[in-house]
Amino acid sequence: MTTVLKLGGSVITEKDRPETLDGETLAALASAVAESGVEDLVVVHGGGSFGHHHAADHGVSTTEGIRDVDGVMDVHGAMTTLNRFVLSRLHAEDVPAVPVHPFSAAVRDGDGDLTLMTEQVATMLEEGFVPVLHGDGVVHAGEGVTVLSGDEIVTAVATALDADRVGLCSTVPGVLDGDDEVIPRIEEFQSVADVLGVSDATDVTGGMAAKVRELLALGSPAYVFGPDAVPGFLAGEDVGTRIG
Ligand SMILES: Nc1ncnc2c1ncn2[C@@H]1O[C@H](COP(=O)(O)OP(=O)(O)OP(=O)(O)O)[C@@H](O)[C@H]1O
Ligand SMILES: C=C(C)CCOP(=O)(O)O
Repeated sequence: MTTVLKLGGSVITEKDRPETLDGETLAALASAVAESGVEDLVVVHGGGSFGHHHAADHGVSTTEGIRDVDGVMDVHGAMTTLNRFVLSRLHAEDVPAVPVHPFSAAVRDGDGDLTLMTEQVATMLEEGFVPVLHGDGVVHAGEGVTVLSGDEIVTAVATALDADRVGLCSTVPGVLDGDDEVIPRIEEFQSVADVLGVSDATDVTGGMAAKVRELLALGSPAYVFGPDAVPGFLAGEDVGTRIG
Protein backbone atom coordinates (compact mmCIF):
# COMPACT_ATOMS: atom_id res chain seq x y z
CA MET A 1 0.00 0.00 0.00
CA THR A 2 1.50 3.34 -1.09
CA THR A 3 0.88 6.51 0.91
CA VAL A 4 1.68 10.08 -0.17
CA LEU A 5 1.89 12.66 2.61
CA LYS A 6 2.42 16.37 1.97
CA LEU A 7 3.75 18.48 4.80
CA GLY A 8 2.45 21.98 4.09
CA GLY A 9 5.00 24.74 3.93
CA SER A 10 2.76 26.74 6.26
CA VAL A 11 3.12 23.99 8.85
CA ILE A 12 6.86 23.35 8.81
CA THR A 13 7.95 27.00 8.48
CA GLU A 14 7.01 30.36 9.96
CA LYS A 15 5.31 31.50 6.81
CA ASP A 16 5.41 35.22 7.62
CA ARG A 17 9.17 35.32 8.31
CA PRO A 18 11.48 34.66 5.34
CA GLU A 19 13.44 31.39 5.53
CA THR A 20 12.39 30.54 9.08
CA LEU A 21 11.79 26.94 10.05
CA ASP A 22 9.14 25.81 12.55
CA GLY A 23 11.57 23.27 13.95
CA GLU A 24 9.34 22.08 16.76
CA THR A 25 6.43 21.23 14.49
CA LEU A 26 8.74 19.60 11.93
CA ALA A 27 10.33 17.44 14.64
CA ALA A 28 6.86 16.38 15.89
CA LEU A 29 5.82 15.43 12.35
CA ALA A 30 9.04 13.49 11.78
CA SER A 31 8.39 11.58 14.98
CA ALA A 32 4.77 10.85 13.91
CA VAL A 33 6.09 9.44 10.61
CA ALA A 34 8.64 7.26 12.43
CA GLU A 35 6.14 6.00 15.00
CA SER A 36 3.52 5.13 12.37
CA GLY A 37 5.76 2.44 10.92
CA VAL A 38 4.09 3.08 7.54
CA GLU A 39 5.92 1.43 4.66
CA ASP A 40 5.89 2.67 1.06
CA LEU A 41 5.64 6.29 2.10
CA VAL A 42 6.38 9.25 -0.17
CA VAL A 43 6.79 12.62 1.58
CA VAL A 44 6.32 15.90 -0.29
CA HIS A 45 6.80 19.28 1.34
CA GLY A 46 5.72 22.77 0.35
CA GLY A 47 7.56 26.05 0.21
CA GLY A 48 6.34 28.08 3.16
CA SER A 49 8.64 31.01 3.90
CA PHE A 50 11.51 29.40 1.94
CA GLY A 51 9.96 29.17 -1.54
CA HIS A 52 7.12 31.66 -1.62
CA HIS A 53 9.00 34.80 -0.56
CA HIS A 54 11.64 34.32 -3.24
CA ALA A 55 9.03 33.44 -5.85
CA ALA A 56 7.03 36.57 -4.99
CA ASP A 57 10.19 38.76 -4.99
CA HIS A 58 11.15 37.56 -8.46
CA GLY A 59 7.61 37.74 -9.85
CA VAL A 60 7.48 34.05 -10.74
CA SER A 61 4.28 31.99 -10.41
CA THR A 62 2.96 28.70 -11.75
CA THR A 63 2.16 30.42 -15.06
CA GLU A 64 4.49 33.46 -15.27
CA GLY A 65 8.09 32.40 -15.73
CA ILE A 66 11.54 33.94 -15.33
CA ARG A 67 14.80 33.41 -17.20
CA ASP A 68 17.07 35.23 -14.74
CA VAL A 69 19.31 32.49 -13.38
CA ASP A 70 19.87 34.28 -10.03
CA GLY A 71 16.12 34.27 -9.50
CA VAL A 72 15.88 30.61 -10.47
CA MET A 73 18.65 29.73 -8.02
CA ASP A 74 17.08 31.82 -5.24
CA VAL A 75 13.86 29.81 -5.46
CA HIS A 76 15.45 26.41 -6.06
CA GLY A 77 18.26 27.05 -3.54
CA ALA A 78 15.82 28.02 -0.78
CA MET A 79 13.78 24.89 -1.46
CA THR A 80 16.79 22.57 -1.36
CA THR A 81 17.80 24.21 1.95
CA LEU A 82 14.36 23.49 3.38
CA ASN A 83 14.57 19.94 1.99
CA ARG A 84 17.85 19.41 3.91
CA PHE A 85 16.10 20.46 7.12
CA VAL A 86 13.22 18.05 6.49
CA LEU A 87 15.62 15.21 5.70
CA SER A 88 17.72 15.81 8.80
CA ARG A 89 14.66 15.82 11.11
CA LEU A 90 13.52 12.53 9.53
CA HIS A 91 17.02 11.06 9.89
CA ALA A 92 17.03 12.06 13.56
CA GLU A 93 14.04 9.69 13.89
CA ASP A 94 15.77 6.95 11.87
CA VAL A 95 13.47 7.36 8.87
CA PRO A 96 15.47 6.38 5.73
CA ALA A 97 14.61 9.60 3.90
CA VAL A 98 16.33 10.50 0.61
CA PRO A 99 15.97 13.68 -1.48
CA VAL A 100 14.28 14.11 -4.86
CA HIS A 101 14.64 17.61 -6.32
CA PRO A 102 11.86 18.05 -8.87
CA PHE A 103 13.67 20.88 -10.73
CA SER A 104 15.89 18.22 -12.31
CA ALA A 105 13.14 15.67 -12.87
CA ALA A 106 10.21 17.64 -14.29
CA VAL A 107 9.15 19.76 -17.25
CA ARG A 108 6.10 21.77 -18.30
CA ASP A 109 5.16 21.91 -21.98
CA GLY A 110 3.88 25.03 -23.75
CA ASP A 111 0.35 24.38 -22.43
CA GLY A 112 1.66 24.24 -18.86
CA ASP A 113 1.10 20.48 -18.59
CA LEU A 114 3.52 18.78 -16.25
CA THR A 115 5.64 15.69 -16.80
CA LEU A 116 7.40 14.43 -13.65
CA MET A 117 9.80 11.52 -13.72
CA THR A 118 8.77 8.99 -11.07
CA GLU A 119 10.68 5.78 -11.91
CA GLN A 120 13.35 6.77 -9.38
CA VAL A 121 10.66 7.35 -6.73
CA ALA A 122 9.17 3.89 -7.35
CA THR A 123 12.60 2.26 -7.12
CA MET A 124 13.44 4.18 -3.93
CA LEU A 125 10.27 2.71 -2.38
CA GLU A 126 11.12 -0.79 -3.58
CA GLU A 127 14.56 -0.42 -2.02
CA GLY A 128 13.12 0.65 1.34
CA PHE A 129 13.79 4.41 1.20
CA VAL A 130 11.38 7.25 1.93
CA PRO A 131 11.63 9.69 -0.99
CA VAL A 132 11.18 13.33 0.03
CA LEU A 133 10.11 15.66 -2.82
CA HIS A 134 9.31 19.35 -2.59
CA GLY A 135 7.73 22.31 -4.34
CA ASP A 136 10.35 23.78 -6.67
CA GLY A 137 11.01 25.66 -9.88
CA VAL A 138 10.35 23.79 -13.12
CA VAL A 139 11.55 24.50 -16.65
CA HIS A 140 8.55 25.54 -18.73
CA ALA A 141 8.51 25.67 -22.54
CA GLY A 142 8.13 29.28 -23.67
CA GLU A 143 8.30 30.71 -20.11
CA GLY A 144 11.74 29.92 -18.74
CA VAL A 145 11.14 28.62 -15.21
CA THR A 146 7.81 28.66 -13.36
CA VAL A 147 6.82 27.46 -9.88
CA LEU A 148 5.86 23.84 -9.33
CA SER A 149 3.73 23.48 -6.21
CA GLY A 150 4.02 20.57 -3.82
CA ASP A 151 0.30 19.97 -4.39
CA GLU A 152 0.88 19.38 -8.13
CA ILE A 153 3.71 17.01 -7.23
CA VAL A 154 1.40 15.10 -4.88
CA THR A 155 -1.13 14.64 -7.68
CA ALA A 156 1.50 13.61 -10.22
CA VAL A 157 3.27 11.15 -7.89
CA ALA A 158 0.04 9.69 -6.51
CA THR A 159 -1.28 9.12 -10.04
CA ALA A 160 1.96 7.62 -11.35
CA LEU A 161 2.37 5.28 -8.36
CA ASP A 162 -1.35 4.54 -8.07
CA ALA A 163 -1.21 5.58 -4.40
CA ASP A 164 -3.79 4.17 -2.01
CA ARG A 165 -3.81 7.06 0.45
CA VAL A 166 -3.08 10.74 -0.11
CA GLY A 167 -2.95 13.35 2.64
CA LEU A 168 -2.19 17.05 2.80
CA CYS A 169 -1.22 18.33 6.22
CA SER A 170 -1.85 22.07 6.42
CA THR A 171 -2.27 24.56 9.27
CA VAL A 172 -6.05 24.15 9.27
CA PRO A 173 -7.88 21.04 10.62
CA GLY A 174 -9.54 20.58 7.20
CA VAL A 175 -11.33 22.62 4.57
CA LEU A 176 -13.49 25.07 6.51
CA ASP A 177 -17.00 26.28 5.70
CA GLY A 178 -18.29 29.85 6.19
CA ASP A 179 -18.61 29.23 9.97
CA ASP A 180 -15.07 27.85 10.21
CA GLU A 181 -16.37 24.31 10.70
CA VAL A 182 -14.52 21.43 9.00
CA ILE A 183 -16.39 20.21 5.90
CA PRO A 184 -16.31 16.40 6.24
CA ARG A 185 -16.44 15.59 2.52
CA ILE A 186 -16.10 17.46 -0.78
CA GLU A 187 -17.11 15.68 -3.98
CA GLU A 188 -17.18 18.56 -6.45
CA PHE A 189 -15.75 22.08 -6.62
CA GLN A 190 -18.79 24.28 -7.17
CA SER A 191 -20.49 23.44 -3.87
CA VAL A 192 -17.52 24.84 -1.93
CA ALA A 193 -16.14 27.45 -4.36
CA ASP A 194 -17.52 30.37 -2.31
CA VAL A 195 -15.72 29.44 0.93
CA LEU A 196 -12.39 28.48 -0.64
CA GLY A 197 -9.83 31.23 -0.43
CA VAL A 198 -6.20 31.80 -1.12
CA SER A 199 -3.60 31.45 1.62
CA ASP A 200 -3.48 34.09 4.36
CA ALA A 201 0.34 34.20 4.01
CA THR A 202 2.64 34.91 1.05
CA ASP A 203 1.78 32.09 -1.34
CA VAL A 204 2.16 32.08 -5.10
CA THR A 205 0.43 28.77 -5.73
CA GLY A 206 -3.17 29.45 -4.82
CA GLY A 207 -3.91 28.32 -1.23
CA MET A 208 -6.84 26.07 -0.41
CA ALA A 209 -8.84 26.52 -3.63
CA ALA A 210 -5.93 25.22 -5.73
CA LYS A 211 -5.48 22.28 -3.34
CA VAL A 212 -9.11 21.19 -3.61
CA ARG A 213 -8.99 21.43 -7.42
CA GLU A 214 -5.80 19.34 -7.55
CA LEU A 215 -7.17 16.69 -5.22
CA LEU A 216 -10.54 16.40 -6.98
CA ALA A 217 -8.64 15.67 -10.21
CA LEU A 218 -6.92 12.74 -8.52
CA GLY A 219 -9.59 10.07 -8.88
CA SER A 220 -8.85 8.47 -5.51
CA PRO A 221 -9.85 9.92 -2.13
CA ALA A 222 -7.52 12.40 -0.47
CA TYR A 223 -7.57 14.12 2.91
CA VAL A 224 -6.79 17.64 4.13
CA PHE A 225 -6.04 17.88 7.85
CA GLY A 226 -3.97 19.64 10.48
CA PRO A 227 -0.71 18.55 12.15
CA ASP A 228 -2.51 16.85 15.07
CA ALA A 229 -4.20 14.44 12.67
CA VAL A 230 -1.03 13.11 11.01
CA PRO A 231 -0.80 10.02 13.29
CA GLY A 232 -4.48 9.24 12.58
CA PHE A 233 -4.02 9.64 8.82
CA LEU A 234 -0.98 7.36 8.84
CA ALA A 235 -2.94 4.83 10.91
CA GLY A 236 -5.56 4.67 8.14
CA GLU A 237 -8.29 6.75 9.81
CA ASP A 238 -10.67 9.22 8.13
CA VAL A 239 -9.36 12.62 9.27
CA GLY A 240 -10.12 16.26 8.42
CA THR A 241 -11.85 16.74 5.07
CA ARG A 242 -12.15 13.88 2.62
CA ILE A 243 -11.90 15.12 -0.97
CA GLY A 244 -13.28 12.88 -3.72
N1 LIG B 1 -12.10 27.40 3.20
C1 LIG B 1 -10.87 27.28 3.68
N2 LIG B 1 -10.57 26.29 4.55
C2 LIG B 1 -9.31 26.15 5.05
N3 LIG B 1 -8.27 26.98 4.73
C3 LIG B 1 -8.51 27.98 3.87
C4 LIG B 1 -9.80 28.17 3.29
N4 LIG B 1 -9.72 29.24 2.47
C5 LIG B 1 -8.45 29.69 2.52
N5 LIG B 1 -7.71 28.94 3.35
C6 LIG B 1 -6.29 29.19 3.62
O1 LIG B 1 -5.52 28.19 2.97
C7 LIG B 1 -4.34 27.96 3.76
C8 LIG B 1 -3.72 26.66 3.36
O2 LIG B 1 -3.08 26.87 2.12
P1 LIG B 1 -1.49 27.07 2.04
O3 LIG B 1 -1.15 27.04 0.59
O4 LIG B 1 -1.06 28.24 2.86
O5 LIG B 1 -1.03 25.77 2.81
P2 LIG B 1 0.20 24.84 2.83
O6 LIG B 1 0.07 23.78 1.79
O7 LIG B 1 0.29 24.37 4.24
O8 LIG B 1 1.45 25.75 2.53
P3 LIG B 1 2.42 25.73 1.26
O9 LIG B 1 1.61 26.16 0.06
O10 LIG B 1 3.52 26.69 1.62
O11 LIG B 1 2.91 24.32 1.14
C9 LIG B 1 -4.88 28.01 5.18
O12 LIG B 1 -3.85 28.30 6.10
C10 LIG B 1 -5.91 29.16 5.09
O13 LIG B 1 -5.26 30.39 5.36
C1 LIG C 1 7.21 28.46 -4.03
C2 LIG C 1 7.71 27.30 -4.30
C3 LIG C 1 9.01 27.27 -4.98
C4 LIG C 1 7.13 25.99 -3.95
C5 LIG C 1 5.63 26.00 -3.79
O1 LIG C 1 5.15 24.78 -3.29
P1 LIG C 1 3.82 24.79 -2.36
O2 LIG C 1 4.18 25.48 -1.10
O3 LIG C 1 3.49 23.34 -2.17
O4 LIG C 1 2.74 25.51 -3.12
